[in-house]
Amino acid sequence: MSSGGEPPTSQAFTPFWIAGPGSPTAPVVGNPVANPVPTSDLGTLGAAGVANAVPPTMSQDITTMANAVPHDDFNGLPEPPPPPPQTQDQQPGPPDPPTLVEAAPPPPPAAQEATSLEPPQVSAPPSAPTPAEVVAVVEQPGPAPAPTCSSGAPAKFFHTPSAPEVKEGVVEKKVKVQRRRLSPSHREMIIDLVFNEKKTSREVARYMGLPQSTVMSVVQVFKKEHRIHKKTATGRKRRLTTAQEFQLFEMSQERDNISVDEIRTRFLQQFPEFGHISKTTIYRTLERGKKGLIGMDPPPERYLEPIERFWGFKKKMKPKKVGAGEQPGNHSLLEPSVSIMEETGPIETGNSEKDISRQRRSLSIAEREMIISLFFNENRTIREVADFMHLAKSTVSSVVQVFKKEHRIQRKTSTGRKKKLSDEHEQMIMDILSQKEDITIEETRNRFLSLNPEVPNISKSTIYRIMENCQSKLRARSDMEVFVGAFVHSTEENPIVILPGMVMGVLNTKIEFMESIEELDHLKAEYGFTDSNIHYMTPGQFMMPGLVDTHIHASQFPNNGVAMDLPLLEWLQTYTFPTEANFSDTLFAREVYSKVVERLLRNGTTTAAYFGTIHLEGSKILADVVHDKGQRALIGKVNMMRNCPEYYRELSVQESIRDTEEFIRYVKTIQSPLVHPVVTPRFAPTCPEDQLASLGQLAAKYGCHIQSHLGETQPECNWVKELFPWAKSYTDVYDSMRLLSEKSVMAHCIWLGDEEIYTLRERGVGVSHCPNSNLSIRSGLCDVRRLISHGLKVGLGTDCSGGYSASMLDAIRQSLQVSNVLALERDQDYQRLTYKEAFRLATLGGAKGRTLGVNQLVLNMEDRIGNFEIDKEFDALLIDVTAPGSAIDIFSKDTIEDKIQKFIYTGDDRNIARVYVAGHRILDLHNRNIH
Ligand SMILES: O=c1[nH]c(=O)c2nc[nH]c2[nH]1
Repeated sequence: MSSGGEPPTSQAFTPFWIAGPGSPTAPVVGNPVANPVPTSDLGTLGAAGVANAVPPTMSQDITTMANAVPHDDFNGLPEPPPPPPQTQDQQPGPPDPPTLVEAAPPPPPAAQEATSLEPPQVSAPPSAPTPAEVVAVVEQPGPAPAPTCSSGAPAKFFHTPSAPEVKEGVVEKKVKVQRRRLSPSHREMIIDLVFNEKKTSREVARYMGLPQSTVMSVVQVFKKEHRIHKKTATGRKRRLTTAQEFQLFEMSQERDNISVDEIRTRFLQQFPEFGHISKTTIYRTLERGKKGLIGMDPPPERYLEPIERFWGFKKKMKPKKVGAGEQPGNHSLLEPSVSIMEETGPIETGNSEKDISRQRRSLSIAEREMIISLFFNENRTIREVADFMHLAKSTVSSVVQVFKKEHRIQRKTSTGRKKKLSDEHEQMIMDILSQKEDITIEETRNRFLSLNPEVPNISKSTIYRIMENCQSKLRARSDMEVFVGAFVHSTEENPIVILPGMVMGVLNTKIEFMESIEELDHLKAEYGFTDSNIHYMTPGQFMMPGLVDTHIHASQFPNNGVAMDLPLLEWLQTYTFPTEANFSDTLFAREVYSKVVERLLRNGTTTAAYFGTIHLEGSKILADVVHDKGQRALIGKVNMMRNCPEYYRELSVQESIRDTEEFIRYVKTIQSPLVHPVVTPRFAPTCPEDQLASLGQLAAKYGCHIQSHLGETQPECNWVKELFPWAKSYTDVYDSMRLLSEKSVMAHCIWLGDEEIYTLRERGVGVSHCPNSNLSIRSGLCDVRRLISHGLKVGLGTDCSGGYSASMLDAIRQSLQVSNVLALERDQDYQRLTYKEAFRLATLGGAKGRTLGVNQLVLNMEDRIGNFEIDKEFDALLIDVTAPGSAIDIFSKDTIEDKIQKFIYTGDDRNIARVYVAGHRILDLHNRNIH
């Protein structure tokens, strides 16, 4: 890449609209700018391309462009009509939306091969819409990749592709019956095989001759119960008893305007022994109360972590020894009602067995869990529990007995058995467990036994029990990171909220609490952290959410800062496609992708939506690099097969879909909660209908995000009209191909009509505003105010290398400058963007639309990231405006808001002291290391 000197001017090569047909020259790996590709293939832009592609000269300045932006506004106008339904019977209309297994007729030559130097053929006459060839997206035989659940845990634990999730209803009932009829040894065996031997439920089912649904049901019940007695399930040190939680909730219900402080005071009066309770705990409890969750422990993700780790090391199935007389698949069956009554302790006279059993069965799960929790965890008597819950003692007793029975199955040491281990031994096991992150139970046992030859044996259940007991302490004390100082973030209501003098706790990946500094002692007492866990920010430091780049071409990074002299369509053919073609070289791909990801992280981009190239292997490398470096990202393998050079295009729809599906599966096998595939048709001009439709299907099949370009330049929009004459608009092309959903991100969206904006809003599509690129290659001035006020989700993108900076701070600034220019052109009422709004666009994203109800992040991740709400993932930047050698000058009179504003306008990576993604510190300025 030419790094110095002027970028070549348009005289340095023959622009495609002058060039005649000729044979394309394969690109040389190296400098595409220095070796602009001969433009024979560029002729494929065709008549429309040529007619419309005359590059705007510099005289087509910002003013004219600004004027060209449609002024129409919904404000004051009636609501635009809803977009007509996506019908196939519309004339003219798009090709039939394909079905997953449909083998459609082959595409017309025009759609299939629009690659010659002839002007592009329109895909179908309006009267006869062309049935697109659709590549059937057929279920692949063989093992499907393990899908992950939101916590990152393998979802196969809950459901496997071959065995649909057990649904409530008839099937569920049957499964329950079957589960109840299993003998304890059966259940124990299932639990052992699944949790200790790491078998899949399918393997266990086959081995034991049981339906898979039964096995899954037993496992789920085990997990549920697991949750019951693990008060420490979220790794949080939870000190409230269920009864206390109820008390808190009831207090909050007494009056409408009761304050949290008052609740706290009254609570502490009632439970003086409690000592401290933080506001976060009270809020959290009230939330649980509102959701009816009191009595149910929180999800067991964190508790289950050590168990789930086992999934990573699948061993070969080895038949388990069965006891004498026991045959796998031929176990004695137990009648549940009989066993329950046999085991039931003192039962009130007057209650028939049937009544008790009926009463027990009619209890909700929450009630049963509450009984268990009160009895086992809080050591209440049966009578106390019965009184407290207004139930018959016999009912409580029955529930306890059933629990004990099942309990015994899984944890032999738990109920009143003589404790075999000394406290020193327990401590030793805790130490072993805490020494290694991914230690297995088996390994722990072996280490323990080798250190203590005098102990004959120790069961895995005992180790589980010790592990669960010590887990919260271990986590709270060693893992919690606490920050004290100023925080700034955005909310739906306020583009910037500044919170000085706060304390924030981060546990594992998430924000655990955020409270005023006065609460520090309470919080220390509650969570058990010490000063060594605390980072005290200096007056020059503050914490902000990580930046979200909603549109960046990782593969164009070598061109960053060069080749800005041509408008989009010519720029693509002359500089961009040749550069991207180089990514067939995997070494080159790794070199570039490592650099770009590091550059982004240093600049505070914690989440990015990347375009790779058409190359499968190269795109996999991008996913690997992002994963290794710990960034949160969407990764797209680019799809394009026409109107691009022969040396850089996919050869057929089949190939395109096959490779993309393989790519999606690959990214999913990484099993990272941070890295996800995104289906990436480059843009309509390079993708025929059949390809677009198949990609829409693929995205639906895998629930993927989708990203593309839309309405970036006027010549491009005119060209799309010619290529898709049946479509009502550019947006309609994507909409007809099922490419618009709340998981879609469309970059640019400068030249859109009101109807198109309306469609995007209806579909919940996010817009990536890329101001640097829009100015640098002179595509137009995007009126973000118009998009936001019409309810679109908008975020910012660097769009490297159409934009010359990979920094989101630059994107913020350029968005403000574009808005200023628009304001100069518009009437006085025009509301330009404020720096606060631009900050929000770069972190949380903006959407004013009440249709969406909430402020939604463009990448559809608003429930996880974007600001510092409790329980969101901790993606954050520690900013230091006084960092040595930085470009910011701070004066004694500067307020915290001044410091924030100065950082936004004049800061850079030197001020980004630390970068956190999902709670992990992945960059630390002190050693300039990406971790
Ligand atoms: O800014 C852009 N960069 C690209 O690579 C691209 N491809 C299609 N449209 C595009 N716009």
